[in-house]
Amino acid sequence: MPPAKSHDVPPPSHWPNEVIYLVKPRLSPWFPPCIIPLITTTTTKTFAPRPVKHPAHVMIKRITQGSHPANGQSGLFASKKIRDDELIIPYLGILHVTYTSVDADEILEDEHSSSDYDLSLLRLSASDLRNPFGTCAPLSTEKARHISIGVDAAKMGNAARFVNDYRGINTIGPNAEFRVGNGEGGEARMEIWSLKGKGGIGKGDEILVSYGKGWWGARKG
Ligand SMILES: C[S@@+](CC[C@H](N)C(=O)[O-])C[C@H]1O[C@@H](n2cnc3c(N)ncnc32)[C@H](O)[C@@H]1O
Repeated sequence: MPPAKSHDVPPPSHWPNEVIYLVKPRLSPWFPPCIIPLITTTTTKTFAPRPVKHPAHVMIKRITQGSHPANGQSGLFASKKIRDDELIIPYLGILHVTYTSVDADEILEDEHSSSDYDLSLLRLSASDLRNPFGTCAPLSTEKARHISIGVDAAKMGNAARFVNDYRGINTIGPNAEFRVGNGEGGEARMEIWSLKGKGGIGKGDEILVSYGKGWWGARKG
């Protein structure tokens, strides 16, 4: 696979060449400008994320244990002790919008619909007063539509994209979780935090979250 050409900066060790390494989230080329004010806390309502360095307390590692359900893939590990209830790393990727019709349950599929690296950042029901559908979203206004904003790290992202789910790995459950937060530039983002009240994550331990039953349910054969 040829190396990706547009890394933001040289990637950390064990980064796959074909994935673009980001230090800031990017907007999909089809991201409607009218939705940007919903994902930023800045008074100017602009999307102006600041760069995020690879945190020194995490590393990407290839998994080579036959008993690990993601054997042959990679995972995210603590390279130093991580404190209880600490921001581990923001989850960077491409921000995109998916629309679902209210009546027909029709999802307008896009390249992110089947991604295993796509997280939901914000959902606006069709009746939400903040939902700008019909005034600016780039689709027919015949039907009201729910809007979902997602962050997909399949083709571009940072080390957070390597976090695995605890199922089949750690019988005592996850040691980290996804939370919604804001970057220094005011942009809404997903973040990975160590769980509160669990004593932190030891050096060398794999960082594991729960993707949720819905994630696995949608992927059952
Ligand atoms: C967000 S990626 C995680 C990083 C991935 N291991 C890699 O190397 O790119 C999600 C994918 O990791 C794998 N995965 C994560 N947790 C798993 C688990 N508990 N059991 C089996 N596969 C898992 C699945 O292939 C899933 O589609």
